[in-house]
Parts: sequence; structure tokens; C-alpha cells
Amino acid sequence: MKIFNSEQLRLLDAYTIKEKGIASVDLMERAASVFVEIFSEIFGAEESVRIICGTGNNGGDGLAVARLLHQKGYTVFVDIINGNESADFKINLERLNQQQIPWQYVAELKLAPTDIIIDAIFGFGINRPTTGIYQKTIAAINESKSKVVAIDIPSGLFPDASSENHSIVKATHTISFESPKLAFMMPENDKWVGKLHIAPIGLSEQKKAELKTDYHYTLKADIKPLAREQFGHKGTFGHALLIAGSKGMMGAAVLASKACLRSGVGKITTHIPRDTAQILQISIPEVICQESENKSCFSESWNTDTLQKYDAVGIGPGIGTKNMNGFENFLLNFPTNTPLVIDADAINLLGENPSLLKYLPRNVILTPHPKEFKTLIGQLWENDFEKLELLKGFAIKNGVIICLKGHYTAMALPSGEVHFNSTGNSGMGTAGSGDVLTGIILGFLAQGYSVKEAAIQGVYEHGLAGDRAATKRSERAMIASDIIENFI
Ligand SMILES: Nc1ncnc2c1ncn2[C@@H]1O[C@H](COP(=O)(O)OP(=O)(O)O)[C@@H](O)[C@H]1O
Ligand SMILES: [K+]
Repeated sequence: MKIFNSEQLRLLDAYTIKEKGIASVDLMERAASVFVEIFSEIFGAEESVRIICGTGNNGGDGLAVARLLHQKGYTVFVDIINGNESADFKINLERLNQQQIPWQYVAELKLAPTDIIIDAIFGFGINRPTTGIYQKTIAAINESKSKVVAIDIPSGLFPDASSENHSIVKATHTISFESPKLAFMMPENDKWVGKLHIAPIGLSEQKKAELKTDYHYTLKADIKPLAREQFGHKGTFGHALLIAGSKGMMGAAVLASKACLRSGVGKITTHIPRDTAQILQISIPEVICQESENKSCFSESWNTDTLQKYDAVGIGPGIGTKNMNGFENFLLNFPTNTPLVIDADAINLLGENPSLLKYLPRNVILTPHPKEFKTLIGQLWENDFEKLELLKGFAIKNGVIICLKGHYTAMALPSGEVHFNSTGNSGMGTAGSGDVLTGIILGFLAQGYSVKEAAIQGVYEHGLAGDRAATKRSERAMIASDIIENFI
């Protein structure tokens, strides 16, 4: 799914109206009705609802929502912050009056603690930080103990730029129309957005396909698993090489190897420190163990011909940062066309010696978490929008795919595209989850997925397995092994 900016959303709005021969107020009605559908699945009609409206189209949505909720039996009350009224706002105020739904212009908001608040002050039309009565109203909403449901976007939040230090409504739920806003993907905005729901309102498919954007949100429809050939065998489903583990960190090698096998790969060879094979073989009998000449870490010397035998290679989980020499040799001898996934300490090693970046092969995926990304680029960012620019810049400059892990993992491609992932949950914030991801991506690469497919689909399926694990175990109790067990 594409992520559009506010200008594009306006274009889509106008185009849809023209294409479908409907009035803009009808589109507003459609938006209000899908909002109410989702809202009423969350909150029953016994709740009283306070709808706080601006006077633009977001406020117009609020008025239409008030009318539809009233028709469904909810007790509603509308507060309006006086301002320039849009045409569709006016129509909906008239419709509200016809139904005799109570409303008032509000100068100072007084809230009853039991009300659910619907925030319809500003939508994507926000173009400056909120001040005055808007700021005061937002503060009153945030100080209340109420649950807050934002229409389209929490009021005050800029959809396409950083809103650091602005006054923004703190929503419990955000019901956003058609596609998520870029701002929702940023960890710094989690506190405003709450639980995100996407409500399709039927904007023109043709225009959506035409509009160009760098930003995408991966959904189930974007996942296209490789068909498994009926006559395929372990020799055709790919042979992966994983370089992982060090003394005290053998669990990383175990988790990544097992995840790689579960991803459907034919064979995996795992390269581990000398005298550690027992740990791996007892944990996973299916793995081929290759012991390093080193007792504490991976080998010093690497040979292109040997590496070339594998369909894909992964390096990093649990390897430590002591063997720079071995890492240099590994990269210098790495075959040009073999796909490679670089994770964890291998990323830290690259960060320590950025001159090695020029030796990265053609098809490479890096999977840092934010701290590893900081080490890799050697600088910090002021806000998450700046971090996103740095991520994009890194992918473009180095011709690599880089997955910045976390909620909505962001995958930047050398083309400038960024794909945000929609699966996963906070239960995955547990030691070893990242090792599992490396194993899955490595397995996908070895089976013949392109680097783009392996990154996007691997991250999606990893999150999906995490979601299944959370359903069975709870987010609190799940551990990284549960992600592997729930990969199907
Ligand atoms: N709150 C969350 N929502 C979704 N995914 C998450 C969340 N927390 C962690 N994850 C996922 O779990 C993995 C954690 O990776 P990482 O930090 O490298 O862990 P480790 O180093 O312990 O293996 C990443 O894939 C990340 O996207
Ligand atoms: K809003």
C-alpha cells in the first residue's frame, strides 16, 4: 500500500469526486460512516461521546460522525472551535441541526471524566503548530482521563514532517482514512497515535496507481511467497551459510539457524567457533556444523571459491566485534553475486571501519536496530524524520538494502523507496528476535528470493509469526523461540 502525503491526498480526493461523479460531501459521508463502523466495534452505545470539532473538513467529518453515532443510539455532544467554516462543514452543521443534536461553540473546554472524546479539530490540513484556543483545547483533552479517538490523524500532528515540541492530541485510537500517514511510522509519534486503524474510503484506484511516492506500507496483499516445486529437493531449495556465535553467544547461532531451516531452505551450514559444535548439534540436529580454526570466534581467512558454493550467506548474530581481521578478509573475498545478509556485530564492525563499505557485494541486506544504525553511520539524528532521511541516504549511496528494525521496521532500497512493515508487536522486544529475522531472510535469499523480496517478505513474515506467538502466549510471555515455532 502506498503512503501518500497531504498534497497527494487532496489530489486523490478531488480526482475521486470527479471520477465517481459524487459530491465532496458524499466522500465525507463515506469517511464518517467507515469511521463509525470501526468506532462502534471498539465502543458500545452505552458510552457518551464528546466530539470536538474544528471548522475545516476534519471538523466536518466530526459533525457527520456525530449524526451517524446519534442514529446508532449513542449519546453525543458536539463542541466546535469557532473558525473559517469549509463548505462541507457547513452542510454537516445544517444536517446536525435537522437532527437536533446538541452542540456549542466552545471557548474553554470542560470535560466530564466519563466521556469518550472524538478528536476532529484538525486533519491533514494542519500547516502550522497549534496555538491559542487550539493549544488550550488540546491540553484539556490530554489532561482528561478520557479515551480519545482521532479522526484521520491526531490534531496538531503534521502528517509529513516532524512535529517535535508541538501541542498534539494524545489519541488512544486513530482511525485514518485510506492509507497511513508517514508521521504514523515514526517511533516519536507513537505517544500521539495510539492504536492505528486504516479505514478504506474508496479513493480512486487509478489515481492511486499513478501517484508516485517513495513510501510504502507492506500488507498481506504485497506478500508473494515463492512456489515450492513439487519435484524440488534439499539440493534445489538452497544451501545457506551462516556465520554466527561466539563464546557465550551460541544461542544467536542456534536461533538464526533454526529460523533459517523453518523458512524453507534446503540446507544450512553454520560456521561457529572451534569446539562449540555440540551446542548447535544438540539444539538442532538438522544443521551442518562448520567449526572455525578460532576457539572464540569465526575464521580469519576466507576464500572466494568456498563462499561461492553457497546460495546465500549471513553474518553477524552473536559474532562479537573482536575479529576485524577475519571480517575484512571475509568481505574482500566475498563473491560479487552471492546474496548476503549482514546483522548485529557484523554491522558494528562495518561501523568501526567504514572503508569496508566499498567492498559490499551487489546483493546485500543490512538489518540494524537503531543503536547499530547509529554506529554504522557514526552520527545521531534530531528526530525520526531526519533518521529516515539518513536511512534513505545510506541505501542510495551504498547501493544496499537496509532494514531499520523496530515497530514498523523501515526498509530502505537503493532506489530511494522505503517500505514500512505492518506486522509485529512489542512481544518481539525480547533477546534473540533479531537473530530469528536474520535466519528467515537468509533462508529466503538461499531459496531464490531477490534481495528486495527477501527483505520485505522476510520482515513481514517474521512479524506475522511474532503476532501468532503473541496470540498463543501473550506479548509479555513470548520469547524469540516462539517466533520460530509460529513461522508457518
Ligand atoms: N514493538 C515491536 N513491534 C514490532 N516488532 C518489534 C518490536 N520490538 C522488536 N521488534 C522486532 O524484533 C526484532 C528485534 O531485533 P534486535 O533488536 O536485533 O534483537 P536481538 O539483538 O535481541 O536479536 C526486530 O526484528 C524488531 O523489528
Ligand atoms: K483529528
